[in-house]
Amino acid sequence: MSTSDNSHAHWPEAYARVIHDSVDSTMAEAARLAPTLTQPTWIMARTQTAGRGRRGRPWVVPAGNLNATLVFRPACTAVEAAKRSFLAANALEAALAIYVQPEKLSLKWPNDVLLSGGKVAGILLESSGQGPFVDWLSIGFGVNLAAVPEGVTDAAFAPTSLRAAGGWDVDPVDFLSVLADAYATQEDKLRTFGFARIRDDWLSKAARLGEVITARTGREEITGRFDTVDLDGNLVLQTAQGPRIIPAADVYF
Ligand SMILES: O=C(O)CCCC[C@@H]1SC[C@@H]2NC(=O)N[C@@H]21
Repeated sequence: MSTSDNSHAHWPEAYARVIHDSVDSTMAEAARLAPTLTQPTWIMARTQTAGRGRRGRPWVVPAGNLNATLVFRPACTAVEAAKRSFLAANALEAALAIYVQPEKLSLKWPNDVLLSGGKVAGILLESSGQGPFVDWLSIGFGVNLAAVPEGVTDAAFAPTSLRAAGGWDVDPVDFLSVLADAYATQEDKLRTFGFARIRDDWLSKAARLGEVITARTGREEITGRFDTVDLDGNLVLQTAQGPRIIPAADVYF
C-alpha cells in the first residue's frame, strides 16, 4: 500500500524539528545539542551509523524506518522522567493506528510496541542531571516502517514492520509529524489529568494483561499473572509467593 496523504500531520507549535540525512545516533546528537536548546526538539535522521537500543544493544536500521529522538527539559525528577516511556508508547500506538488496523497493535511493558505480536517499534530513554531534577531527557523512537532491523537476536519477539504487516507506506518525515502531534497530546493529558490517565490508556492496550508472563531482571526470572502496572510504572505480577513489583526487566510471553 502507499499513500501521500499527509493530512493527519499537524506539527505541534511548541516543538522544534531538525532532520539529518545521517548521524551516528539521534540519542548522541540529542546529548550534544541539549545544552544549547531553548525548546523541546525532535531530531530525526534518515540513517544512523551507530544506533543504540536498550541495555546497550546495537540498533541497526534499514533505510525507510524512523529514527528520531525528542529532547527536552521536563522539570521533574528522574523517577517522574522515566514515566515518559508510557507517554511515548501511547503516542507511538496512536500514530501507528493511523496506518494499520488498531486492533493489531498492543503494548509490551515497559516500552515496546507490538504489531500482530511482532516488535514494530522500540523506545529508549536517556537523561542527564546532578540535582533533584533531570537536566534534560531524551526519548528515542525506532519504528520499523519499511523493513525489519538487521541482526535482532530476540527471537521471542521477532521484529516486524508496518509494511510487512500490511500497513500503509509512510515516509519517515510524515510519520514524525504524526508522532510529534500524538506525543504533544500525551503531554497535555499528563498535565491535565496526571499519570493515572496515561497509565489507564497504556493498560487499555497492554499485551497479555491478566495472563501468565515471565520477567527477566538480569538477576532472576519471575513468572506470574500480569496484574497491572502501578502508579510508578512498575510491573506487578501475582506469583505463587505473592505479588512482585518489578521496576526493570525484559518481559517474555
Ligand atoms: O532497544 C529498543 O527497543 C530501543 C530502540 C531505540 C532505537 C532508537 S532509533 C532512534 C534513537 N537513536 C538511537 O540510537 N536509538 C533510538
